[in-house]
Amino acid sequence: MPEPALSCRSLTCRAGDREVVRDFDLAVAAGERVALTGPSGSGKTTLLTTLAGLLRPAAGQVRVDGVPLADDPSLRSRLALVFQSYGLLTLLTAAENVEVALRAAGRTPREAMSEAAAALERMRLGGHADHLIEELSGGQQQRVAVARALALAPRVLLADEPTAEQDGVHRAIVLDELVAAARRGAALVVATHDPEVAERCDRVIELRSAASPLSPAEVGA
Ligand SMILES: Nc1ncnc2c1ncn2[C@@H]1O[C@H](COP(=O)(O)OP(=O)(O)OP(=O)(O)O)[C@@H](O)[C@H]1O
Repeated sequence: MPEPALSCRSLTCRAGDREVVRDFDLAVAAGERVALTGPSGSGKTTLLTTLAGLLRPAAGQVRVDGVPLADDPSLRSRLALVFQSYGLLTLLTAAENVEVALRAAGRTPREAMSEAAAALERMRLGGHADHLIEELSGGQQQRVAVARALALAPRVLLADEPTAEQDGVHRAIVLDELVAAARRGAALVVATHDPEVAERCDRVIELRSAASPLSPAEVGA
């Protein structure tokens, strides 16, 4: 059996001084799609940020292809996260935001330019590639964030409410592209309040409110 692309065992996550996720176990195979649901404040963002290696777990560990992330920080290059608040460089253009990520991942300037253009085109942002982020709508900015993550062709794709700002047409485009990334072999974990997103996943894991017991429930899809 191959190691799961992403896994964690007995993961406990703290936000500030509060424990918001406790003893969380997860194994996501390459190509698998997992939705994280649960009420606002139940810890989805905290969990995704921890799985991405950007927040240190209070206990337990995250593994990528079976290797603890804490033992080998270079494994982070196999992960990409679509941040809930996008995390874009607002004084750069849409294209430059994607190119910066691709250059950091080792692409040549020419590769970065062409891959960024293709990723933005897939997000229907071809006509906005040269616009500054601050000139784009919230929904367009969110699609730049999705394009940036997809352009990296990560082994593990984490997305935090990636359709929250999208209208019907663009929600379908974002969702289709996330599913396509999983078909190409990415392990996908997507936090969402959108039932349509959850329906397109293989499994749904519901986080409980932090006010009630903290362990997750698997509800199937
Ligand atoms: N930096 C922080 N310091 C203190 N508490 C925090 C911090 N970040 C988040 N929290 C708290 O941790 C809990 C979980 O927040 P989190 O953003 O992970 O939830 P969520 O499920 O993603 O919510 P939403 O669906 O609204 O995005 C909330 O009660 C929140 O107020």
